[in-house]
Amino acid sequence: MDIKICGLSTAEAVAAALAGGASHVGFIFFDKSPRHVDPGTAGGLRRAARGRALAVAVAVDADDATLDAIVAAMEPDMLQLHGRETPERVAAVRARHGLPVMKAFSVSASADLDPVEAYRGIADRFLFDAKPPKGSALPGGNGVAFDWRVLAGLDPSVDYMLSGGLNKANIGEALRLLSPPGIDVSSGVESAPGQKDVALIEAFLEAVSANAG
Ligand SMILES: O=C(O)c1ccccc1N[C@@H]1O[C@H](COP(=O)(O)O)[C@@H](O)[C@H]1O
Repeated sequence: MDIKICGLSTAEAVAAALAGGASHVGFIFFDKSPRHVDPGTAGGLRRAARGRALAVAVAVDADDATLDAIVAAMEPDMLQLHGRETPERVAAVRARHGLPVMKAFSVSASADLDPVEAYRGIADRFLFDAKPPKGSALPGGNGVAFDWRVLAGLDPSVDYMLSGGLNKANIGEALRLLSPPGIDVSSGVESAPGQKDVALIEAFLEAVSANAG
């Protein structure tokens, strides 16, 4: 199972994620996020991950110029599109950058999975996150979970990461219920919004190991 620690902005947090066995490290490019990093900073941080974990650039409805700057400075292994990108936009981004794309969806009911079909064969992977709470400025990274049972009937050939409000206390239940191909955490390993906590990263990764099948 893949494990992504997202919203990293310090070398210490990247090191803790890598030491604990994370397969993916994520960097947020969204001005309104407390986890926002500039492409140059992410480029420096992601160096430690080369050959150890995949570096993921997370963007929200970004235009070509913005993605060009991120890709040039950070050299990500994967792009995560966390906005309202259409299948056509996902295909265009994938072709322009020659990188795999993970498309995020906000989920609260099984009907929210209906649009996934239109992206199959276009997006390389899916990320299922909770819907943002009313008034939130962030499309993700809100630390809220959704009812995971919504994913229980998903076609097993859909490759995805489970995200939204995961933490060391609830990850065992999530893994038992779904056995997801991947998991993604951000707020659950922070002491305050945007402040990654090395001890919480370690505790989360230990909880994953203890509960992985
Ligand atoms: O984390 C953010 O600030 C963010 C901003 C814009 C788009 C996506 C964002 N985060 C993504 O949401 C998941 C879930 O976060 P959480 O664990 O519920 O806090 C996170 O891992 C990112 O992929």
